[in-house]
Amino acid sequence: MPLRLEHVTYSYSPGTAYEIKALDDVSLTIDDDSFVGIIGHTGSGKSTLVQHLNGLLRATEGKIYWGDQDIYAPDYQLRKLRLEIGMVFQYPEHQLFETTVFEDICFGPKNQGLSLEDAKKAAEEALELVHFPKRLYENSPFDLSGGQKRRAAIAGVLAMRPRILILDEPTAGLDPRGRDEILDLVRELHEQSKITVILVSHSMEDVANYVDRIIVMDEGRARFDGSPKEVFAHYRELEAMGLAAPQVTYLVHDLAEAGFDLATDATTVEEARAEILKNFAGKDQEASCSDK
Ligand SMILES: Nc1ncnc2c1ncn2[C@@H]1O[C@H](COP(=O)(O)OP(=O)(O)OP(=O)(O)O)[C@@H](O)[C@H]1O
Repeated sequence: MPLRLEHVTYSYSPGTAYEIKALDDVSLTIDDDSFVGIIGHTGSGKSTLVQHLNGLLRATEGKIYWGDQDIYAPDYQLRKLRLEIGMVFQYPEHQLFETTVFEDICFGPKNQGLSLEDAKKAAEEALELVHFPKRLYENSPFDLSGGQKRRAAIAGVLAMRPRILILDEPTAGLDPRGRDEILDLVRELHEQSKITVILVSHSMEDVANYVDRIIVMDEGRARFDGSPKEVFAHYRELEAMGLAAPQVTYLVHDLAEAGFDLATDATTVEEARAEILKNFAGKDQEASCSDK
């Protein structure tokens, strides 16, 4: 079911000299089975926005609907919403605290009221989903690599079987390989478990190749909202906001200026390169045909 924000505004310390308007009239809908990237530079309102999506923060103004239910209605159970919309916070490994990984993953489902047996089953399923090595189940969460900790933390949220998975900067602090592994895992979770994913990042390059839709936050506003291609068409405005579009956008633009119009959906330089090569190979053949 869709999650809908209508004219959501949020201020920290409202009515004081320290008031900061972190969200300014944001309206958007997250549809079932979507894979959305929320991008913006530091302080643009990304974390504040996602904390509204599962009711952790309450809008100063505006409404949020989960399906047809107003989450701010007096009889609405926010606890239920928080279980259905799971959040993996920035540096989630800081929240691993039990003595073993397995105990840690069981914590959420037990807290949901599941029996010990069902909680263990949910934990096992979640750890399998994130391909967490079985031999490490009884390890202390503190004795894991950065990437393993991140997987364990994602499993901890998946064990509660959310309908939407929100990941706030899931690749922060990981090396390029660790980053790719986590993003590949998130894509696999989305494709195989049909779970809606909302990925928060400050890097266009990181998410361009993964998501179906990008929402660009700037000064608390949703400035652009569309497919990666639609959003990158605004690359000059993105630059003005301090956000670089993926390298491929510049490459395609430079080629167009040089007279090679490459109609492409490529989101990586490698994909564009393959299309360029294909294009040129085709041109060679045309040339050699007309020579004859
Ligand atoms: N707890 C808080 N108290 C007061 N102001 C806050 C608080 N958290 C965030 N802000 C302010 O709200 C604005 C939006 O911050 P937010 O953390 O949502 O941005 P962000 O895009 O997630 O940034 P980052 O990428 O650095 O995490 C910023 O001006 C920030 O300083």
